[in-house]
Amino acid sequence: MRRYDRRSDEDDIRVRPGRRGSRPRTSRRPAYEDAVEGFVITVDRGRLTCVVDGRTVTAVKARELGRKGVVVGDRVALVGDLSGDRDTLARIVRVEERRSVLRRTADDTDPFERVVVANADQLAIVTALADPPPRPRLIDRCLVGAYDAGLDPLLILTKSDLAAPDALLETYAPLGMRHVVTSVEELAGTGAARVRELLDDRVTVLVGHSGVGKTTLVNALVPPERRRATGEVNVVTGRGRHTTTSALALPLAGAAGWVIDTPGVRSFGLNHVDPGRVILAFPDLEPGARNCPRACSHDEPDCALDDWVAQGHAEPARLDSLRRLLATRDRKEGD
Ligand SMILES: Nc1nc2c(ncn2[C@@H]2O[C@H](COP(=O)(O)OP(=O)(O)OP(=O)(O)O)[C@@H](O)[C@H]2O)c(=O)[nH]1
Ligand SMILES: [Zn+2]
Repeated sequence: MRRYDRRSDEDDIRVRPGRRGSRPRTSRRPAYEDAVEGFVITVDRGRLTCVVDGRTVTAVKARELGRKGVVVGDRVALVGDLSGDRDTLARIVRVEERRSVLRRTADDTDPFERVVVANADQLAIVTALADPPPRPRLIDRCLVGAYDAGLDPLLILTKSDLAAPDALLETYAPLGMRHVVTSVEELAGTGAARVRELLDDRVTVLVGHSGVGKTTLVNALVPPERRRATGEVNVVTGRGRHTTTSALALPLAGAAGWVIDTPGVRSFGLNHVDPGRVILAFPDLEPGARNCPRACSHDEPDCALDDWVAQGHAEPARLDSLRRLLATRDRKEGD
């Protein structure tokens, strides 16, 4: 049985176990004993912005890292000019082992997985209660992505001045995830503290469709100098300002922790997701799957979960939710 651990780096998955361990690790690599720890907050065309001792340092990957990707959220070791002064460049010589990896495929037919963010603890799905209306299928896809990556999901419902959250909360109640309901007005008052409490001391990735109020939310959470204008439109493309695909990590004001905005991630291709891993987020159902046929999709006549629920081991609504989530893999985003 697989353990519900956070998957480590993609390289580890491709390399057969044992090979890596038997390689003398330090034979060719310099030790870089003077390397300093940093945290990658954004990546732009090969330039990585890192926070090092509170300073913002621009860095490039050292050649010996080869093709290994470095992504937002990575903890890295840097050498070289760490002053953070203009026109200086540091070098990233090591990427520390990742606690978690959030990945996606661009769409369900895309064979390439991309690592979006490393070391996140939580995935916050930001959804407006109206304008634009909630898209439960998209929420489901994000949830599957979170469960697959071993991240705790959090539902942030915005624009509560426009519609009530009850129906949506009822749909997601069987999943028992944390949620918060807020609006721009509440965020200016006590709402920000309520949200921050759920983010404190953690690295939280925010995903949400355009217009849901993500910028408004982020601005209420980060220090004033990190705020951005809402509803900005990119004058060059006319397609809104979100034309880059890199995520951006921002510190929380008045709390420990980071929020990572993912402008390029509006959907989750789920090609890479394994139902056997998603069910690990359902500890009440998971033991029942031991009697399933091999590689059970958990949505087929011989699936043992129906009996498991009939025997009273888990609530039927939990199985319904699991099946709905797994089915989103086969549907197009947004339908
Ligand atoms: N009624 C209402 N409108 C809101 C609320 N929060 C944000 N808005 C409005 O919704 C629009 C989108 O808000 P943004 O914060 O820019 O949303 P976003 O998700 O960052 O959108 P993109 O910039 O397109 O990605 C703006 O016109 C905001 O003024 C809210 O709580 N209530
Ligand atoms: Zn099954």
